[in-house]
Amino acid sequence: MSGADNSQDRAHPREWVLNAETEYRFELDIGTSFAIKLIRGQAEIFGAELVEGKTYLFYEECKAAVYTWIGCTIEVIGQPSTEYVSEETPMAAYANVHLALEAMRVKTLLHAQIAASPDTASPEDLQEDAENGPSDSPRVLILGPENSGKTTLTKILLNYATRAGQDWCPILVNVDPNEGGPMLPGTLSATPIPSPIQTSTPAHTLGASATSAPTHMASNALLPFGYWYGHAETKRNPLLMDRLIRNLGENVWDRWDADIIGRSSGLIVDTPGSFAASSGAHSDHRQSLIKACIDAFRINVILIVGHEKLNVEMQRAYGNKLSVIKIPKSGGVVELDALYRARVQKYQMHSYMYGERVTPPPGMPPISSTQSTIRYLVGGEQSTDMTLAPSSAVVNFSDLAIWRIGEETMAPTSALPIGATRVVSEMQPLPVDPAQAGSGLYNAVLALIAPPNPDDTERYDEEILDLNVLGFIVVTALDIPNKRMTILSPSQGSLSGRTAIVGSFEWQE
Ligand SMILES: Nc1ncnc2c1ncn2[C@@H]1O[C@H](COP(=O)(O)OP(=O)(O)OP(=O)(O)O)[C@@H](O)[C@H]1O
Repeated sequence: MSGADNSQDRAHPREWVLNAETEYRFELDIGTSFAIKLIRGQAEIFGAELVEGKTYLFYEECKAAVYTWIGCTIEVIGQPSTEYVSEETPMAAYANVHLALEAMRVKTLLHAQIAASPDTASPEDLQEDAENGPSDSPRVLILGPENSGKTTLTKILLNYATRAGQDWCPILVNVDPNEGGPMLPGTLSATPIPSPIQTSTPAHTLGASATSAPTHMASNALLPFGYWYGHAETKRNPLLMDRLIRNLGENVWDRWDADIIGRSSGLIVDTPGSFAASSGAHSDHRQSLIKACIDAFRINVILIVGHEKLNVEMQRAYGNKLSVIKIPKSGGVVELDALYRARVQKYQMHSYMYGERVTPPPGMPPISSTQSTIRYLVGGEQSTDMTLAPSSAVVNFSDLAIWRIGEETMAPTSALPIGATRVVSEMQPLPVDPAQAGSGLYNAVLALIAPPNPDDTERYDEEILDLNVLGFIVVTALDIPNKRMTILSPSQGSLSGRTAIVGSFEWQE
């Protein structure tokens, strides 16, 4: 391994030579970007392989690592705030986990194929299937404290599965509302992953959804299915979390009904650090939320990232029913503080509405340029235009039906019946009246959800909780005298007759 000369002009490309099984780690400052090109050898970023000769851009305070199994030379342009090479990584342990999951997939697929058409199976397949014993696809729950590298491990395992050459399409389940997976924070989602998730910005750590991705990224845009929880913290409404997790599980199993490859590919659930926090006022909720995940997704493998106590706890609770495996935390994981997380949420929302405008690092030559466009690679995709033109439209209050889950509306106490108390269940959908002062809608992020059942006889009290997210909007202005509001939306579609839920996320310019 050889490092770069610090005194060198940072606008010029620098080379790093990495030995086998080492990684080059970097962290970017606010407002900077960085470029990496694989010159020779093999290299990957969180399990997604770099293509030799292509330039990859990183921005928005991205923190990542280029790992190589066999050694490589990379060229970098730009100045990260931190950069170093580490020879100690947990990648061998992660690869072993991948191999075990892969064996489960292969076995499950073989078994499902034979069950679907026993007459056409070869004698070898029948024998192998008989020797294999019971088969089950990998359904993995990843647990660990904050900043233990859970999301990164999720990504590495998903990426390795998609690279296995079997057309696997594992499902990424995100139940960390602080991150939101490929959707916006506040969402719990399930997303089939057909190809490796690239790393370029923390705004899309787990890939970008088709609803938010600029058109140039359409080839690697994902199609998540999600429910709006609406808050960053699980303790805010654990009952709602529980219900949405179970809804997601049902959706995944329905989807797999007629999809042998999908079912064999399995799923990986990324969880929030709060699931591992054994102290604090609300720690009892985490047990029930872990249980909700295990039930909903029929988890058969729990991976505990670097946390001895949690490992013992999970071994005791579930060790006789499923595999509980402790795996090491990477020394490269960066401690992310609350301010950083708030900035990342802002990047996510802005990227959803406006797309992305990346200023390449000084000294970076364009791949090609015409009068109006400069082309670079972001996440391995060539781009011509990375910006979106959101629509800002004025709509009548009556156009949108807005709901809030489990919180009181701001109705004055005098409006309540005599003797009534203000008891609102955590799961009760309440209509929000934008005309009421203190409605909490100004600058709020709202999830547009699927339409409620048009047949009144089919409707039920909590139906709103079970409707999936179609997109997101922001209320940027309220004109109470004229009963109108201004809505920022990534698309031009009419909002008339639509249903939306407000949570506690605020839009920041
Ligand atoms: N080997 C590595 N080298 C450099 N950066 C890394 C490495 N592994 C992880 N990171 C970075 O560390 C940060 C935290 O990692 P990650 O998000 O995976 O942790 P987490 O446990 O999921 O966090 P959370 O507390 O949000 O649940 C991320 O910015 C990630 O990109």
